[in-house]
Order: sequence, then C-alpha cells, then structure tokens
Amino acid sequence: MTTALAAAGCQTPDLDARLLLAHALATDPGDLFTRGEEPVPAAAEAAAEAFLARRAAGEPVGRILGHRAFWSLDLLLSPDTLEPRPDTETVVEAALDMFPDVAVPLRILDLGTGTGAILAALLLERPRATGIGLDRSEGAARTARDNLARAGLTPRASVLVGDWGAALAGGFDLVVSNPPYITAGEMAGLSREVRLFDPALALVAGEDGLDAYRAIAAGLPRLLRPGGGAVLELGAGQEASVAALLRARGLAVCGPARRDLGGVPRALAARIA
Ligand SMILES: C[S@@+](CC[C@H](N)C(=O)[O-])C[C@H]1O[C@@H](n2cnc3c(N)ncnc32)[C@H](O)[C@@H]1O
Repeated sequence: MTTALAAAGCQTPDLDARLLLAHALATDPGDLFTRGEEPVPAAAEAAAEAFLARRAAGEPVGRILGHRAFWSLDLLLSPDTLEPRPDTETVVEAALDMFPDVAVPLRILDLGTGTGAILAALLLERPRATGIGLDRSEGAARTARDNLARAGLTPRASVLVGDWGAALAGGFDLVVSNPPYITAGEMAGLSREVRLFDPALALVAGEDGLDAYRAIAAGLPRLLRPGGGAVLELGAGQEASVAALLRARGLAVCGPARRDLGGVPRALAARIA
C-alpha cells in the first residue's frame, strides 16, 4: 500500500496506509503492530484496496475515514464541510486567551461553523458558555449539529442556517470565524486534496479573497455587546487588509495576529469599545 501511495504523490504514504488498513480492519491503527502476522480477511482486503484507490486519486484520508481530529474532538465530516485544519486551532487559542476566565457565561457566535469545530472546542474549554454556530450550507449545519451532539454540547449550542450574521440581533461576547479566504484565481493552484474535496463555498471569497471578511466586519458592531471581541482566521498575507476592514468598522485590533505552528500570522483578534 505504502509504495502505491508514494507513487501516487501522497506526502505521508506510511501513515496514510496504516490509517486506511486499520479502517478496513475496523481496528485501532496502533493494533496493527501486534496483529502484523494475522491474515487479512478477504472483505477487509477488498475494502483496503478501495480506500487505497480513493487515496491515490487524491481523496484525503479524513474524507475516507469520515472523521478527523480537531483540538480534543473527533469530528464527523460530510461533503458539505471543510475538513478542519490544525491551523484553525490557533483561532481557538486566541479566543481562549481573550476570555481566560473559565467561570464566565460567555455567549459565542461561530460564523461559517462547518463541522462546528471552533464552537465545539470553545464550549468544551469554557463550560459555562453557550453558543450559536451558523453556516450558509444546510448540510454543514446538519453535520455541526451531529458533532455538537457527539461531544455532549447540544444543551449549550444551537446551529442555524444563514448568511453570516445578517439575521441575528446581537449581544455576543465573542464572535469567531474561519471564513472562506481564497481568491477565485488561486483556486486552480490548490492541491487536488483541497480543490476536489473541500466544498467551494468553504474556500472562495471573491476576486481578492476578502468578501467574507467585509461582510463579517460590517456585522460585528451590531453582533458584539460592548466590550466584546472577535477572532478571525487569516489566509497568508491578509493581516493588514483584514485589520483595516475591522478598524473601518470601529473595532480596536489587538496586537499582531497569533501565528500558527508554521509561523504564519493566522488568528486576528479585535475588540469593540
Ligand atoms: C473555511 S470554512 C470553515 C469551517 C469551520 N469553521 C472550520 O474552521 O473548519 C468556511 C465556512 O463558511 C461557510 N460559509 C460560506 N459563505 C457563508 C455565508 N455567506 N454565510 C455563512 N456561512 C458561510 C462555508 O459553508 C464553510 O462552512
């Protein structure tokens, strides 16, 4: 399996092969080391071959498994959701830093919630918080509801379908978002894993990649209660443009953006007076 995946251009063929074989055998990847001598049943072999063909055609492992780790969660994916990325954990960290008191009953809004990743992580870390996840995609909203339920968070969360915050009144302490930020022109240059398997609605935001930030920034003065804050994920090179959009709406940008593990400025925080 590993050789075929390497030949197909996969960056982590060993790991991918192990995860897919374990999925075919319905076992934990760690158990493969102790089961190395056991024969593989015919049905599992056929399943592994089918998974291998999908991975070799560019489908990410998480899509084949149907779930992916994020923060301390195991999140279900669907064709309507972006596969949550480790970079987005930077948004969670910045938001937790902004509201460090575990005992405060925050009201959180996650715009473009996708799988519900950011909202679920924040609700786990802030046990007195409540939150709304909102997405334009009905399919993503269904998956977010499933993920919040699996994490036991349904009593503190609801998921709505809408166009950013347009239909919401306000009163939120914290608004978080990882919006689409790819330009229409960049789409063709994305890896096939992203271009073919993440939904376009989750990726592309107009000619300059800033359309979603414009819409979100315009809504923040209404959505945030006085003293509230927002944390937005950034695409590479977008810090100055997004900071300018936030300042134009009367928000005070808090310091430089928090960097992700690759050193890229990734999570920009701002407060409203
Ligand atoms: C980059 S994905 C982020 C998903 C998730 N928050 C995460 O970090 O993994 C952007 C999300 O915004 C949603 N979206 C796009 N346009 C929207 C709009 N006009 N209103 C609300 N959500 C929108 C997409 O469906 C997608 O789920």
